[in-house]
Amino acid sequence: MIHSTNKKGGLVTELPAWQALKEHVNEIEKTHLRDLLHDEARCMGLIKECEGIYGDFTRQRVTQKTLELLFELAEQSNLRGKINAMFNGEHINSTEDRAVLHIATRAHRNQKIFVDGKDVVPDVWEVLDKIKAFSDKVRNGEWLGVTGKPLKNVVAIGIGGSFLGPLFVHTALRTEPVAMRCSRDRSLRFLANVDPIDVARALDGLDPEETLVVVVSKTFTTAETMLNARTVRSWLTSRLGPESVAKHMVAVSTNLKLVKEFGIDPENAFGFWDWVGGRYSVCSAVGLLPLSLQYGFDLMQEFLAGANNIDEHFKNQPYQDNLPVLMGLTSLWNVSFLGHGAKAILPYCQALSKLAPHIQQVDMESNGKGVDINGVRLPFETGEIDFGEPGTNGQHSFYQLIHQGRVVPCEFIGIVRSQQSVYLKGEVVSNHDELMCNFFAQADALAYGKTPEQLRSDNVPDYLIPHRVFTGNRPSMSIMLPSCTAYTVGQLLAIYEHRIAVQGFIWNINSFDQWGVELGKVLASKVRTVMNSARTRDRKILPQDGFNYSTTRMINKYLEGKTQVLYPEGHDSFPIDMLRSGN
Ligand SMILES: O=P(O)(O)OC[C@H]1O[C@H](O)[C@H](O)[C@@H](O)[C@@H]1O
Repeated sequence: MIHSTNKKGGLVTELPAWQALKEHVNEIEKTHLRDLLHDEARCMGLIKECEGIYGDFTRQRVTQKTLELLFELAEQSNLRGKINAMFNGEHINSTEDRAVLHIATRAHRNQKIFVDGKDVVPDVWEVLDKIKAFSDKVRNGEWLGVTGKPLKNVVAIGIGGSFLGPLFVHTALRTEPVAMRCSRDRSLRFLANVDPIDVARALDGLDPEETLVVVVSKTFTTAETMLNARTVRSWLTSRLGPESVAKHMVAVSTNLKLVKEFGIDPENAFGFWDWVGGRYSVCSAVGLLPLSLQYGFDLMQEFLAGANNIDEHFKNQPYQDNLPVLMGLTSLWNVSFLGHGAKAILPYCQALSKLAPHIQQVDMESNGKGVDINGVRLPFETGEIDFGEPGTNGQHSFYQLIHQGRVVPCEFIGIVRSQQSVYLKGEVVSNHDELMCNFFAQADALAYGKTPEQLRSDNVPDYLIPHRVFTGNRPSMSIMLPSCTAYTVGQLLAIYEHRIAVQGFIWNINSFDQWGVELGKVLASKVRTVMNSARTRDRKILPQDGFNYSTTRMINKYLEGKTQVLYPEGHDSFPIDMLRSGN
């Protein structure tokens, strides 16, 4: 057995199982999902019920043989060894020389997880205990604002991994009955974009006297977050005085030195560690602090427990009963063998409307790489283009393309018991049943399609038949969760995190670095310098400023369009909406 494509230095494409899967494509090309779905024995083997979750892979273009070949590929790529290396705290993020241990952020208090010989679980729980104590104090009014008012609004400032995960979970819980009770009279808002419009929207209508600001940044250097933090600090201090920062601003970061320099008391800072990647950080203080302020720590512990449940499942279950492994392998099959580079994430649950944006970052930042872990340029494309909207909204938008245009493997996520129940007298089904009818129908519509013969027997006129044919045979998978609660949201999160790791492990890439985001940042910084000099000296950008003709001309067009008001006398300049808010 080949232990590691990494150790051997070879590419995954050179493995015998990869070659076998390539050949197997010809066999699969001869099948149609319409027929595969009639094979009940096959279907039984492709439905997995584990950890309370129903996972249906019957509409993937796979047979038992495909799965066996994929498991063989997993073996030959040393998938198990790589999973273990992650759980054992090895520095698998080699380009940053870091362990990858988001699983430790949701460990039970009595678990032991080691990084460089040190059990990190006590550190994790020290922060969690601090979050509990602080969020309890804010929620029960023991911690008050500088003018003595309770802090019932929270604005979480952060971007990327310091935003999308917490937003996903907050959106998922907003309408969940227990969470609603726990968050009565409280609000949680997010400020991510450096666009001043986002500032205005985040602060609109808020009373600074009742507002707590959480600055969330792993590095505490991210340009957007730091400018937003300075902007909101100025909003607070211009109304409540400089001493308000101590009561109204707290931070989540790995860089406690910079937190202090910013003016936030390190006592009010909640740490995490370099072995938690930004996009994998929602279970650390990044998500737990704002979410505990909104919903209470006890409920958020259930979220952690859900994620932990899937961590154990992922670590311990054999491949054939392992949801993240099966999802990762079938996705890899779709991308690398059937040639489908995109994936649609389609929750039939409005509460999960921010799942796709979150997974976009987790997946595309993790697996959108050009070289393998040894730096060898890959002869194939990794990663997937993720997009999605809740059903049924997506059906009235982009489903046309996925039914008759490009083949886009779909992931349908349904919920058995809705967070909200409505059943109108006289209606055929309840509102949630109506939603779920679409969930069941769409997967079969994609799989079966509609043939010219069927259309003819429906008396469709000849000239319309080509337009109304659905080729079908379009792969999808379906997940059903019993409900959408803090616990199951934690499970769902961990399933997606781990399936992404599975794909990266097999492609033999580093799914835990993100060098591709750097270049744009460097260039923006160069533009910033020139922009400042142009604005302060009231001049155009010149060719010697180092930009090409096209960029120089575009920047000058922009500069001409608006005279900048620089530092008005005595105070900062805020949009009208922000001046209106609060006072
Ligand atoms: O948490 P921060 O250090 O502010 O980083 C915020 C984000 O910055 C960059 O865009 C990274 O690519 C993301 O992975 C990260 O989540």
